Amino acid sequence: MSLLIQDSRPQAVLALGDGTTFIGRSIGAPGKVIAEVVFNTAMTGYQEILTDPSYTGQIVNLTYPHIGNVGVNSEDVESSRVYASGLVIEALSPVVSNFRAQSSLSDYLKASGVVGISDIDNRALTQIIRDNGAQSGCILVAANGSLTQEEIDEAVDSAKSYGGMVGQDLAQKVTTDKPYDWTEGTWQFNNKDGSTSYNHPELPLHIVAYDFGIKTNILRLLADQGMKVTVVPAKTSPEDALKYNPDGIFFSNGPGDPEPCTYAIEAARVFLKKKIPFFGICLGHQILGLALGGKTVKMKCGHHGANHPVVDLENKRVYITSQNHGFAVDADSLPSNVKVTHKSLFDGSLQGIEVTDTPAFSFQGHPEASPGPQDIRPLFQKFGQMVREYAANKQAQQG
Ligand SMILES: NC(=O)CC[C@H](N)C(=O)O
Repeated sequence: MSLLIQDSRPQAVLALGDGTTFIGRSIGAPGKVIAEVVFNTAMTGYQEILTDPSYTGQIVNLTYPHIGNVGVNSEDVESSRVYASGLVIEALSPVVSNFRAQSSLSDYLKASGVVGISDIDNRALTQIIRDNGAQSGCILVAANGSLTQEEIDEAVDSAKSYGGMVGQDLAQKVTTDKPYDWTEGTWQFNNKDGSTSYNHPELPLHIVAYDFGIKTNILRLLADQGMKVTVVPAKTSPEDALKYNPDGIFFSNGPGDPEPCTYAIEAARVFLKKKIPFFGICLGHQILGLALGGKTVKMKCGHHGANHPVVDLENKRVYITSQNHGFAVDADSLPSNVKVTHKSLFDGSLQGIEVTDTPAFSFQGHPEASPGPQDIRPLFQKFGQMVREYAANKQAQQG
């Protein structure tokens, strides 16, 4: 598809809690949104970013300066809808030109009811966030095409009224209503005919995945390991989860502060006691840290991007990883049965842990890499191996 976008877009303002305002043009739905403003340094993958449920309650400022050139399609999504509260970019591509494109980014935002702003100095915005930390913000689209002073003042007041991300349990807002099974693996693109083929692997294993805002590519990579995945709501009791007789437990990524998710922290403690294989990603990693007795902290400047170096402390290998988090587990707060396996080479923060007396581990970044480099995908194989061993032992004991 190739189309030229007409530029008759209404004005919009992005206001920050410190009173800074950026005037630009609307690229999405009309209206106004108030949320936390973060920046993401990924060069590609805006559709995966927008549909990542972990961005609930956040306005994403993409630092890559030119966005929208490949449009959007129905396959490059990480969930069923756009979850980011708003989008900030510098330049919207006037052309959508990609053989997979089905629509433009702008139409997609409008259809999703999500506001966005372009034509602002997003480097200046990024520097404010870098120097002062994640900001409270408001995007407001001019009701009649041009902004009035009242509208600009309203945006500033709204940004100032935002209460911050700390203490917000957003996982229970985005989780599934009821359990469902996932069986489909990853997909390949066939260059010859432009079609897509999905893996349908054999699924001899069965795990339960807690959905705190799970990304679809996580489910696909778990299925690739031979696991049927029963996805359950965030507040499922461990007793109910264990009724599925699972060979492993997975705790997903998700939005908000991990600390108020006490139901999940308590559930993780039960699974640790049962010594059932456990893998957590991002929010799931933070919940594991809390369940082990550790503490989580709000980072000044979170990690959001697809180019973050992380070192494996055992073999000293450096992986380029995909990241999306604003909280982190404090390494010093962890007990002696926890081994720190990975650290960020940007700021030294904790990236991975392993429990030494039960088969449990977790990673702060995104090994499912959607978008992002696939360096650290082997963590799924590691979980697959743990689950296979557990299932084999279980069978041997039963047989
Ligand atoms: N991607 C995630 O799971 C994010 C975890 C958590 N909401 C954070 O911001 O740190």
